[in-house]
Amino acid sequence: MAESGSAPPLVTDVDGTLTDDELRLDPRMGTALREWDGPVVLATGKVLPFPIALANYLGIERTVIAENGGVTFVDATDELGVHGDREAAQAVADAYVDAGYDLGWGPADLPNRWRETEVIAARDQPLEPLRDLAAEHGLEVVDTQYAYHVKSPSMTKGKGLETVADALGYEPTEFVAVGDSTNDVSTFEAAGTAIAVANADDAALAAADHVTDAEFADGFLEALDRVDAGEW
Ligand SMILES: O=C(O)COP(=O)(O)O
Ligand SMILES: [Mg+2]
Repeated sequence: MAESGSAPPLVTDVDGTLTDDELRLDPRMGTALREWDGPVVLATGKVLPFPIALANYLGIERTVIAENGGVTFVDATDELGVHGDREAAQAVADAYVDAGYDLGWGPADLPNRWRETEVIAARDQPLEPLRDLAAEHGLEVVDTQYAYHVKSPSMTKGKGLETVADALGYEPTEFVAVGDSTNDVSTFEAAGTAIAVANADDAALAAADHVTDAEFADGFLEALDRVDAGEW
């Protein structure tokens, strides 16, 4: 790893980047992220409790972008940002259910239980009616490869990076970003160096400066090594 203080700040996606294809966290991630000699930001579509818990258990600072930029938290400054509300997305979800569809998560609906600025539907549910209803409410549906996110286009991980970078005393362009999907494109655009893991979707591949040879967590570790070596 890099010499003391010599690594650039890192912003990384979680699902599909630090995990395998079944969303199991790669056991090497704790060591890799703890040893990264610069700030680490977890940026995910998941609700805030997920990256906060992940950072706790990995033993890294809890500096996170959740809900695709809807919610941010910076450990060093204790700054919590909630950059929108759930009202419009909930109206879309209610209309979707009224039309006879289902969000697809079962009665407990855990994926939405703590969600503050979006609502998500399972990817085995019909997409077109969800997109139509979202458009009627001025919202978009983002397919992360893991869920359909009904959200305001104004909340993105890239916007979240601006908030978090500012609190940490960095420019977004000083960051190296790693990710795998459409919801990482805004981070890739905001960061100075954008790296897609090999399993990334077409949008992420097109927006990346570099693409790893390896997929999933192997690709993430490859990205760290190549940045550390000064190759990227
Ligand atoms: O929550 C999702 O749908 C995807 O999560 P991710 O942004 O960590 O890949
Ligand atoms: Mg992802």
